[in-house]
Amino acid sequence: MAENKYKKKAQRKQTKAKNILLRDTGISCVDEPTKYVMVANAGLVTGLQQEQLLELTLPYGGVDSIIMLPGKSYCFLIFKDVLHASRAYVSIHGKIKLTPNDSGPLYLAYAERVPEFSHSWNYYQKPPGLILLEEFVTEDEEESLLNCIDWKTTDSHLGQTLKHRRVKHYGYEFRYDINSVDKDCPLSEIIPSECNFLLDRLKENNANVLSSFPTQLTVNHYQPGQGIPPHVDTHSAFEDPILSLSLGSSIVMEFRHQIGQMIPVLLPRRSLLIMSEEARYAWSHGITPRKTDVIPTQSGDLTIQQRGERTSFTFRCIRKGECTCVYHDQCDSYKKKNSISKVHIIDDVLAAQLESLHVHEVYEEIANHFSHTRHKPWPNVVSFVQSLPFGSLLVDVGCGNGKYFGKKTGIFEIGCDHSVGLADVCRDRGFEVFNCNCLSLPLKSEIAEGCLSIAVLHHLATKERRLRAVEEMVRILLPGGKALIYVWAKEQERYKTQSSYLKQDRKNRKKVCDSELKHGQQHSDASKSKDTTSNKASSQFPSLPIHTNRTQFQHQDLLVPWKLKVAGKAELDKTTEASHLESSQEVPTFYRYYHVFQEGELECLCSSVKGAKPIQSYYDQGNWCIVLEKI
Ligand SMILES: O=C(O)CCC(=O)C(=O)O
Ligand SMILES: [Fe+2]
Repeated sequence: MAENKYKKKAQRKQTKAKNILLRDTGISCVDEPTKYVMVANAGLVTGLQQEQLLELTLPYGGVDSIIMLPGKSYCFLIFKDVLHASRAYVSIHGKIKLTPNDSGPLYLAYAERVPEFSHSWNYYQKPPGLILLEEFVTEDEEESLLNCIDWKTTDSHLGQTLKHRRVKHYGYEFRYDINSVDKDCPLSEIIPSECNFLLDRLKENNANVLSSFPTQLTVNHYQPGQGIPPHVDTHSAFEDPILSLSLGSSIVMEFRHQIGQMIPVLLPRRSLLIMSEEARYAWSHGITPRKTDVIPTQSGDLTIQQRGERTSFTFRCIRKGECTCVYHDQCDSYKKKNSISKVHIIDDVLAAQLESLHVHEVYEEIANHFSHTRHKPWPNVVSFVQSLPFGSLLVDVGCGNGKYFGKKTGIFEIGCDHSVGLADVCRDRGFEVFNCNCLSLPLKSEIAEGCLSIAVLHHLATKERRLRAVEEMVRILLPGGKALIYVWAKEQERYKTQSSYLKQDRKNRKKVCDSELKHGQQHSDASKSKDTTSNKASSQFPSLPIHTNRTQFQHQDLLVPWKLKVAGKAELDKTTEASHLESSQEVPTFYRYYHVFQEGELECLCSSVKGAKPIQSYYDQGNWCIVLEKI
């Protein structure tokens, strides 16, 4: 009986994951074994480290590669053949936990293929423009370079023991608080003379990539377990190329392209990495903080290598003037030049893309965490529900985790939401829900006495689409039926009182300030949330401003960060694309699109809806609200 229950649960979880995979990538899962195995509940978003998975699967043999996708809760194992794949599947699926104290066992499924852009663990492939010169320095030179760094002296701005590593700058300081260098303020310490061999050595290696000696050197010292967040070195600060010498120990550096490709590159001890052109401008590079790396063996299998202490010397030439590269998505010079004249004219197709990427996908990723933060129903919404006559049908359009269900007995309630994850939460709580887009409700006309639209319209990217969503609700209402609509207000301060959204900020800021003072850090809270992100999503809509949470809105159309908290994870995998700012690396951040409404805008929108009249409008909980009655 109990075993049956577990089997059913495994099947349910597997089906859910298969649907998500199909929706995300167009890849179907199949019943017949294949050599591609999806691991449903283990991915970068759940804090998975690939070594954990490799360690678990090594006993079954034949693992060719592991594919981790940024921002996903699943990953793939590619086996040498179907036999090895099925051996691992049969032993692991629904039975084995990743680590003994993990909440549940792993759920696996055979996939027809893996996503095309993922060539993980192909050490022979490199981003275009990346050159690796092995044995670039001798062991004696390595020793003399390591000894020439005096960690005690520094005349730079910040304490140099960053959270993830120790850093020292020569020539100019790279300031992590502004993500740039102060070109007018050279440091007194110039690049040590021990580095003078660099230009000649490059020539000897037929790599004449520098026309003059670098003007800036950053020395990074990493203990095993430390890393550097994925980043593109600021275009306006440094010329092309950027050189990095690995000393003391080898390491795997991960290169990411905005469309999702990740290429791990093994940097052997005493090698020189040259990042030029596309690799310098368009690919981010980073080192995941962990104590081991997964590397290929001579025979082509994968193995785990312990990390040692590594010191890198990154040589760069300070740029004079602005960057003129063609990699605009990552170029701060280009963005600066174009931001003033950017007007948001957005058509329906673009709006749909924006909503898909910055609303639908995000809610899917954050569904569980989001649901945990949404318990308290707003009293005025509950009153509306309770005012419905006995026997009414209530449709909650965008019902989220269903927090307005069950507030009144004797009415029928159905809900819909775009998010599969949130609808699942509702179903687990016993509510009747289905998935759909609020622009086209799969319901007959004139069936409902009541309709809710709480925090939905502000996720639609044009006025026409917001109007269409209201018209859909009006369509399903019976004559005399009422719809209650809440949208986020641009004005978070009314009648001299602040919304709880802003009030919370004061508490948070106080906490942040206190803890920062304690740790002697200089990053401000606002700087943590600044628009320095190079994540896949925001770069597709580079002109949308990123809102700083719990501050007044500066714009009407914006991206609002959601910092994902993964329950029970002490150490999250830091490979999620993020900014170069050390302090913003704690958790994966997702960006939700919002159109925040100005006073009067909701009334104006609803006044153009045929067949309904506004009967009440008010401000509540930082939202503009309206009650419409179907005529
Ligand atoms: O440690 C390395 O090799 C890279 C350092 C780096 O990317 C940086 O300081 O910007
Ligand atoms: Fe860098």
